[in-house]
Amino acid sequence: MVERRKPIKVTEALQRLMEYKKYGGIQHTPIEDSYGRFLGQDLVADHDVPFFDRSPYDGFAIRAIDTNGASRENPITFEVIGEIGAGSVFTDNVGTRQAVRIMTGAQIPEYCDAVVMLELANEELVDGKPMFHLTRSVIPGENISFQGEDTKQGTILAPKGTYINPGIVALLATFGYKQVPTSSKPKVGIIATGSELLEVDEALEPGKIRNSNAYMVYAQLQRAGAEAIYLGQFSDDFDTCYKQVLDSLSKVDFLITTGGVSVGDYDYLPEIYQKLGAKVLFNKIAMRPGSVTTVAALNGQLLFGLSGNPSACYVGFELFTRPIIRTFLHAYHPCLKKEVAILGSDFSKANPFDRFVRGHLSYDNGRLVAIPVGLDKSNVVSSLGLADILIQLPGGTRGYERGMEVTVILLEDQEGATIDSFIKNNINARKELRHEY
Ligand SMILES: Nc1nc2c(c(=O)[nH]1)N[C@H]1C(S)=C(S)[C@@H](COP(=O)(O)OP(=O)(O)OC[C@H]3O[C@@H](n4cnc5c(N)ncnc54)[C@H](O)[C@@H]3O)O[C@H]1N2
Ligand code: MOO
Ligand SMILES: [Mg+2]
Repeated sequence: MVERRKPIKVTEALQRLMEYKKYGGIQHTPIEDSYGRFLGQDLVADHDVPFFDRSPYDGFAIRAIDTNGASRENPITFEVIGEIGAGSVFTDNVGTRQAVRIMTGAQIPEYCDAVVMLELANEELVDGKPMFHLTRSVIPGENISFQGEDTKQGTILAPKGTYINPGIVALLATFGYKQVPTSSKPKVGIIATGSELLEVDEALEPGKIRNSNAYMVYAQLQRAGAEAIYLGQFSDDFDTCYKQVLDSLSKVDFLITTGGVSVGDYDYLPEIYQKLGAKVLFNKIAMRPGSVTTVAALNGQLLFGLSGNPSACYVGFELFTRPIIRTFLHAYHPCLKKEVAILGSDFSKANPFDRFVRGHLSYDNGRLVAIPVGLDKSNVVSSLGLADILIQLPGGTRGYERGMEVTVILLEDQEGATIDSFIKNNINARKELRHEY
């Protein structure tokens, strides 16, 4: 007798899963390798930026008071007593109507309080001495980048768990982090099951297909921020698969298997969980694709049983594995971000389950437009390369029409969403908001 599974809602599955979340440790990473990782501690400014008053222009540092009354009719002449480029410091006194030639980024001399741009100074050599005439007055503080105007000492610039983008790398360098405290990446093992699987470099044979899931999941793990460990592909043989799963558990923080998770004769994952004594958190979700996505826990360690069907495998990963990985990395927003978009073409397939349709997001006059891409079947692979969103279509409707508002899940976004906002931010299908499009 085939097992009858009772589907649970996506949100329910996510909540059950998140009870098993765990946080990883912290390690030091050379700054050159920090891009794409996550901050392991708050990034706090330990000094003002800039650290000293500096010139934002190439020009002359002067005392503003000396320019009082300057005009076209009454130009005021300054004597240039020195010059500094960025990195140099001028420490001598600067007296009445004296100026220091100063380049962008150089520290303002102690006795000066304004900078005149080179373009406004009429330069002249008088008896071999550099001078310039000024035909307008300046106020104290004019053209000065003040100490701390960029950021003040003590400011939290990015909290622990922040995704390190190139801008964060600039901040890390500014504050002297040659080695960056980063969240340790979870080690996530991948096992592909299926007697039909060929390795990528093998020639096609009748009845066989190349194993695309393992490499797809490998890349999804990298995108999520994990360390992917490919543990191999194995035939649908219970003893082999059981042994591989058992042996792998000690090597990884989380284990992903693909395939063998449904109700077929050679779908051995359910039996493997049973023999291991793992608790199955769910094995049927009211969603398409990915309804067979299964998660089991053994001694607090999570085993993700993703579908063998490529699109189902992909969606199961992004909805369930990703938040667990990002949480391990201390990300405050572990889920993918959702947005509201206008459906760009009809999607008429009715379904009792929520659908996560692969789509592409574009912009039309300031509005987000979501267009389904490729064939919408869970066994297809071709649409995945085109997808940068999943269009979330709640189940229980007769289908969707172009112009309706839909929720989209952004696959390439790094900001993410909290579990709560991911769960709440669902458009009610029955509102059937229609837009001219
Ligand atoms: N009687 C039923 N049959 C099926 C059900 C069901 O509820 N009752 N569910 C269907 C759904 S939905 C899905 S999704 C699949 C899930 O299948 P499994 O997770 O058990 O995966 P397999 O049977 O091993 O393979 C399914 C499919 O995917 C291909 N595959 C497997 N591994 C890979 C890989 N590494 N790379 C590329 N493609 C892979 C495999 O050849 C099969 O075509 O079950 C339905 N059946
Ligand atoms: O789990 Mo299957 O992917 O619903 O299509
Ligand atoms: Mg199967």
